Amino acid sequence: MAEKYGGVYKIWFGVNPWIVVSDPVRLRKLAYKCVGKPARMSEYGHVLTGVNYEIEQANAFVASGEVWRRGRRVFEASVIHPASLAAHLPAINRCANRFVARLAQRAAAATAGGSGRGGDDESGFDFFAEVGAYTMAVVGEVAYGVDFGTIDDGSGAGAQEAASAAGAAGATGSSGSSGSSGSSGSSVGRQLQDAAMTSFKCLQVENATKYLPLRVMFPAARPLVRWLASRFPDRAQREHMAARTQIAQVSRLLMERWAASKKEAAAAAAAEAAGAGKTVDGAKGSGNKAGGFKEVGGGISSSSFMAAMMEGRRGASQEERLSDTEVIAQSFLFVLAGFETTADTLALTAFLLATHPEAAAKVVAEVDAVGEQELTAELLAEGLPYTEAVLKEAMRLYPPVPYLLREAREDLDLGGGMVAPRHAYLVLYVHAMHLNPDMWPHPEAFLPQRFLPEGAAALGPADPGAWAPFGIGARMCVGHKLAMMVAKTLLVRMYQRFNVALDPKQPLPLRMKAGLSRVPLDGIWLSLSEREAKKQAAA
Ligand code: HEM
Repeated sequence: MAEKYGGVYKIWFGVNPWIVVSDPVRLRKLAYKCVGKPARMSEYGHVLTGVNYEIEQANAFVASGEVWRRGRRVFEASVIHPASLAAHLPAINRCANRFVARLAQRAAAATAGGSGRGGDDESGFDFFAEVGAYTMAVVGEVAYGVDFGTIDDGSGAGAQEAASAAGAAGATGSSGSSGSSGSSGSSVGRQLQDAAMTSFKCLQVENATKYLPLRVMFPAARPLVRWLASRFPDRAQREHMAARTQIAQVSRLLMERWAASKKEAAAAAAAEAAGAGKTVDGAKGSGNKAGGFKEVGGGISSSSFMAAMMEGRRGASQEERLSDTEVIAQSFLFVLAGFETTADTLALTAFLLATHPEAAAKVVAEVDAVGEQELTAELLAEGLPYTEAVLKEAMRLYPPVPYLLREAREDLDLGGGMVAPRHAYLVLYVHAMHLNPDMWPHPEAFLPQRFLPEGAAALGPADPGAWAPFGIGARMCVGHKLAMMVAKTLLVRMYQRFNVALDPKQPLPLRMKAGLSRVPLDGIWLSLSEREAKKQAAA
């Protein structure tokens, strides 16, 4: 497109003109200048009404002004600050270990010659469909502090979150798409996971309500279309609204439980303090649970994003205090923003490694050097330079979010006599920048060494800002550090344990599909075998 139409061009989406900018210099200038997202951006993906619409408008991805600032701040506190990031590591490691155990079942089934689940040829499987179970489990647990039960590793661990929460609204139907493995039964996490998957499904254009195109094509008729959708919902609309209502109800339930448990904990602490006063010297505090920490919230782990938001509301000033709507909105945004993007990155990284054995061998050598030691935040951030370079190169070639959206809040000079008028919608085409030959030598080639000191001079970008899979400027992805941590944790444990090969079932060349993120249309087909088994056979 950029080659054909130049660095700036206009496309029409219904009656709305969108200005596409793929020229790297202009793109970055605009991304730093514009903080606002198109006012009705979320309406390009769905038609929510009532409370669900209000919740959607409050999420930090689409909100502007104070609501965005408040939302952004709580995300930053939970997933940018090093101490909070490190607090999420136990959950990430737990999910990675369970997922690797599940992969081991795949490998065993393949070795046994297809006697595993499903009955047919088990040697290859769609890793993209499968790895969603891992990323959904991680974002679910980190965001809500409950087990989403997506990873069935045969140990039953996914079923922990007991049916005590069955009082929450009735379950919605599972979409059966990636992220769901049909593991545990009724649970808070399971309900959230089912509803999230249904919501994801309904956000795909092919599954969306028939009111969506009407809304996009005729913006002036939006109130009418919303009214029609609420009065005469079609199947997709009903399904999506039910899923979002489920998410809101379960979130409220968790928030209420958190508040009730806090009260209980405070009462217990007061009683204990009164009792302790009567005891002899130094016995005070002996009943203090786990070094001052008492699990509260009826299942929300205290390190979770939701618990952090609830805690932050106590004592916050009126302007800073998140409303219930905002807590619900940001928690679900966490899942929405982190699940598919990270799964996509992992799947395409595995594809590139399977098709570039020399790079795969370097990753294997690096992760083997890590051994069984605990994956600390420090090790993940600093100790895996080659694996990090591979991830960065994968995201350059296949950015899960290929473009950034902004709204011109004033007339913007685009240079060359072009002006984007106030309120114009801008599409900042990052993927084109990633493949621009003026920015990247051999832009189509997979060359992780671009991102290493030894390769940077010859293969690195002409400008370091030319790599932007996580966006640019004030609205840059707030989950980028977490996403890298989640991806690296799995790559370490997976490549330590398995030989990973591309399965012959993989259709080539790779075809990509635009959805919430840009994903492989036919999946990523891999086959796995245990490295240890191979070593033993050779011995
Ligand atoms: C590989 C994984 C991921 C990719 C490629 C990705 C990419 C992006 C991109 C391109 C944006 C828009 C940036 C812009 O407009 O300049 C964004 C925004 C955002 N992402 Fe991510 N993301 C990933 C994972 C995550 C995770 C795990 C979270 C969880 C916290 C997250 C939370 C967010 C939020 C809250 C925003 C909105 C930020 C704002 O508007 O202020 N993302 N992400």
